[in-house]
Amino acid sequence: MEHGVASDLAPLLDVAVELHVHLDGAIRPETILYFGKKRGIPLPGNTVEELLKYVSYDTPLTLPQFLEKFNYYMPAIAGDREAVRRIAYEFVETKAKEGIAYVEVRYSPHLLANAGVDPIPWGQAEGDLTPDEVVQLVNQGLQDGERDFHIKARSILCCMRHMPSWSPEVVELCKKYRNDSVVAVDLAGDESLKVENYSEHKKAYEEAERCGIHRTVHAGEAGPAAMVKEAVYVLKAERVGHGYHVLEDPELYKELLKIKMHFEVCPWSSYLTGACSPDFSKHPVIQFKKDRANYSLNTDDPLIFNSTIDKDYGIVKEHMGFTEEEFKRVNINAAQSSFLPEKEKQELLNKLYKAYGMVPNAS
Ligand SMILES: O=c1[nH]cnc2c1ncn2[C@H]1C[C@H](O)[C@@H](CO)O1
Repeated sequence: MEHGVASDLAPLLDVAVELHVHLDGAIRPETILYFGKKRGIPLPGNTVEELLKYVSYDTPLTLPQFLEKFNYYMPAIAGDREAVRRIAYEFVETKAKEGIAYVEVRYSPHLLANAGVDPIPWGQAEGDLTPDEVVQLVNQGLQDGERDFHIKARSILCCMRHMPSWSPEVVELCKKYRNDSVVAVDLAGDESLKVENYSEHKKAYEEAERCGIHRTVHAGEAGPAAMVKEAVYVLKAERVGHGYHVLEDPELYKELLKIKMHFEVCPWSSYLTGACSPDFSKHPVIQFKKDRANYSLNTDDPLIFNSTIDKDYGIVKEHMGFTEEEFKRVNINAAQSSFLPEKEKQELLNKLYKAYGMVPNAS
């Protein structure tokens, strides 16, 4: 199937909101090559083209196969202070160029550290960069980016499905840095994994709720509707990452429509991770649109999917009949479901209403 990008989306994307994108899935290939060379860390290629041959792809894999891609390049970035700060800074620049006015970017502090983390990820030797300092460096990079590129960027800290022992610290970091760029906790990774100590994720999410830390959870991406149910009713997620398979449980879907649960939809990602049928005419977001559900459109891992936000907008426009009116509604819903404090959320909404030529509350 042809998956082209519409070329006439630029004005629509002048002021957009993105809520689901992984920092470690959005690194510039040039930056990976720079730090690989500087640190003497072997990579599968010496040029952008060579590296991307391994790291990015354009025909569907499974979710676990897709997650393997991080192994190729994370050793070049993890454990290096300059690299961690720079990827956050460059991320903001990239999003500003794409016309994003507000972005929530997520990552696992543990997967960028090389100290105070067990096991030390990516086969790194032990160093002295802890998850706590990773968060400080990302915050600094994001804030420098906000200042230089004039958009707003906040972060979400990820717990990882296969590492329940990291989750309590992730929530502690959310608490510590809640007034300093961090707005929420997430649970990412392979949903199909049976985690032995799932109760640690649950306890961590209970603590997040108790402390008023916002919560999103990857669920119903590759996994079944039951994962979405668990995310919402056990982990008390306020948004669902992906959530496509919720449609397999019509009762649950109806309930979630009623409470206006937000789904962070990533169209091109859903094709490449095998989360949804490769036939775009059967994509769950078509149903979401029909039902005027609360959802956003996002890139997820643009390095690996070799994409920008207009790839995702282009797909839904060309293959799913999205109109300008729906794009506006989607972005207003995204702003409304963002994890910004109320006053800043209103400011963002006003910016969108103005850019879209709309009267407030007319969505
Ligand atoms: O689409 C995804 N589903 C589940 N986990 C994901 C996805 N994209 C990235 N991740 C994982 C791999 C990253 O290292 C981690 C934190 O960003 O989150």
